[in-house]
Amino acid sequence: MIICRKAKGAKMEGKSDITAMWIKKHRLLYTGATRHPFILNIRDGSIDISSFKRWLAQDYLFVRAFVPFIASILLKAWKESDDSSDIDLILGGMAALNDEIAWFKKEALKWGVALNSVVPHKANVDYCRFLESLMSPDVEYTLAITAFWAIETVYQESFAHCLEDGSKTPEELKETCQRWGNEGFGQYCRSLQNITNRRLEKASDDMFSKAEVVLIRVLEHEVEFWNMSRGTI
Ligand SMILES: Cc1ncc(CN)c(N)n1
Repeated sequence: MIICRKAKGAKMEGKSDITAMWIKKHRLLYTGATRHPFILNIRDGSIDISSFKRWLAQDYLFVRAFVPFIASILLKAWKESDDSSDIDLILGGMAALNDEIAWFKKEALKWGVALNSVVPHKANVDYCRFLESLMSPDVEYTLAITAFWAIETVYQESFAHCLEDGSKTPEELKETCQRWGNEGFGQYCRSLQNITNRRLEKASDDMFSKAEVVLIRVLEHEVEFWNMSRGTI
């Protein structure tokens, strides 16, 4: 079900929080992506380490594909954004990936995962293809930034859940959870959300509908990525 234009003017949280409204509307799928059994198993300490290693190897490949995706958003922001501070935020996100890739290599050594021989799983290939489709110069900044915000937010909400009071996350996995679950990353996601909301406020009906579909696709891909990590597909 695609949101109708009328809902865009409907009562919203804060000033004009379209993204929050979409999260509510797609609550089931959103919860599926941010409270997936893979994450719940980290949180309750029952995670199978082979699942964690599978996730680590596959996510390393995903993050490598994420670099050109963010580069393409930087280019779109430069051409299309009405606010030059967008570039600063996106550039910061891209720079952080350098550290993130180094972290994956260090973590892989720790867990005995050979990153140079990882074969991408179908769920990963499909997700990276989706990213690639958004890299096309024909795809508008509004759509790409919607995807970017949603992708980062799923990880933030998922891993932050593993650090909340009452969680039994194993000590050796806490660093992983901190990487995306920390407050600084949360603030970064909120800044991405603000840009997305600002763009959606000004979007045409057509763009608005397309952006909602992008959000749904991201959530579906994230669920598939967790399923793959658990070894259930
Ligand atoms: C699959 C996936 N989604 C999101 C992220 C966070 N950048 C990630 N590393 N991997």
